[in-house]
Amino acid sequence: METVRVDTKERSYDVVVGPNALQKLERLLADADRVAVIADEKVAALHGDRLRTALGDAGNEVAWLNVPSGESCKTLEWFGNAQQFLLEAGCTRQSVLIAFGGGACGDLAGYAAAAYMRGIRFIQCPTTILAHDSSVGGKTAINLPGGKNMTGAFHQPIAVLYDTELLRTLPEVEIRSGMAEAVKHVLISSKEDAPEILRTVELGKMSEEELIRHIVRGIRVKADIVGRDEREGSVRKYLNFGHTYGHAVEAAAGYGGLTHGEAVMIGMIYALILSEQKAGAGRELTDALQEFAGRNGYPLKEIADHPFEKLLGYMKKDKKASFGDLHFVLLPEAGAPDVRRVTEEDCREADREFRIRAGVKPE
Ligand SMILES: NC(=O)c1ccc[n+]([C@@H]2O[C@H](COP(=O)([O-])OP(=O)(O)OC[C@H]3O[C@@H](n4cnc5c(N)ncnc54)[C@H](O)[C@@H]3O)[C@@H](O)[C@H]2O)c1
Ligand SMILES: O=C(O)C(=O)C[C@@H](O)[C@H](O)[C@H](O)COP(=O)(O)O
Ligand SMILES: [Zn+2]
Repeated sequence: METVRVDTKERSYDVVVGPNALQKLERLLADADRVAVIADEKVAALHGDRLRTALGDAGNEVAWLNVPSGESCKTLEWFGNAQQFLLEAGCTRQSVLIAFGGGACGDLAGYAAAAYMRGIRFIQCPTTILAHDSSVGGKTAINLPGGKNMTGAFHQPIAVLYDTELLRTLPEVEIRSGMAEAVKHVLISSKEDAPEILRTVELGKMSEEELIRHIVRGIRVKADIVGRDEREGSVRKYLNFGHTYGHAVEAAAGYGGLTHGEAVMIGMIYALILSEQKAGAGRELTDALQEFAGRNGYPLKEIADHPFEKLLGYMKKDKKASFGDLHFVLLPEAGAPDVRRVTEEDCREADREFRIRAGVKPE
């Protein structure tokens, strides 16, 4: 079992990673007057019994809400349902809410906890690889039709219990999705390791130990950055590498049409092309990432379905934009991210080049 400490102004907490991490749950609930669970319905069907066992005494009286699987729960409607659920369950400020699922369920439940009675405690029990990113750091949100994560709050969990045995039921597409964020954590933090991971990782052949190493490493990178900048005033923006174009593609594909990680992979390659054009980056890293993506089945050609003007509309709503200007996290070199202002023309040029390199007819 590995434990990573996250220290923020709002609170400090442990991220416990390993088989049976859920065993730590019961002790954390000792002073809760009510325990509520918001679970992804698919995860509840697969692993609900395991969570109920881990709840121990609290399990007898727990209030439980299943929400639609994946991205379709990150809506105003389900946010409203979650608030109503907490109220009807009799939750108070002494209660604890447990999020049980991937990043979508965790984002919804976290936001529900942030808003209910202006903030109650919550515990993240992530069940996907990608959630090594989403469960740590306190960003919570739902989507609006016009943009990803447009309504939300910073609200830190009191603990993250990452039971790695639950990952065994993940389908291949979710392994691919989650590993995109793990690759992001390496690209933004290490010049030495970036080429190595891109050259060697074969998603279909990863052992459980290797997977857990990537997860823990990503959590350490994230915990360090969030500890220095909880509210994204400075270095936390680096965690958004690949997300300006990535979120635009994700929204354009209809939430859930592409996984978050697939969209982020597209966004990272795009951001590297922009880094070549605007920040003096060499082409080697872009080529290595594109080769990694191709070898591991990331759907880069998906871009053909989404015209640049539509993507630009979404990108203008990116949370890093200010005074009408777009800001991108660029990588002049691996391990050295930098936030730069870019023009629409820069974005158009990079989009054109991305389509050419992805083997799609440029617009
Ligand atoms: N808050 C943050 O800092 C942050 C960071 C990264 C991503 N996110 C958000 O996270 C979301 C993506 O999260 P995700 O990739 O975990 O996807 P997800 O929560 O949508 O889950 C993906 C699919 O996997 C299924 N699933 C979950 N756990 C499973 C398991 N153990 N076995 C089998 N199936 C399982 C779900 O039912 C769903 O169908 C996006 O909404 C993204 O915006 C948030
Ligand atoms: O933790 C962060 O900060 C991130 O940006 C992590 C991202 O991987 C994540 O997708 C996040 O939800 C994006 O946030 P947003 O502010 O761009 O909506
Ligand atoms: Zn992300």
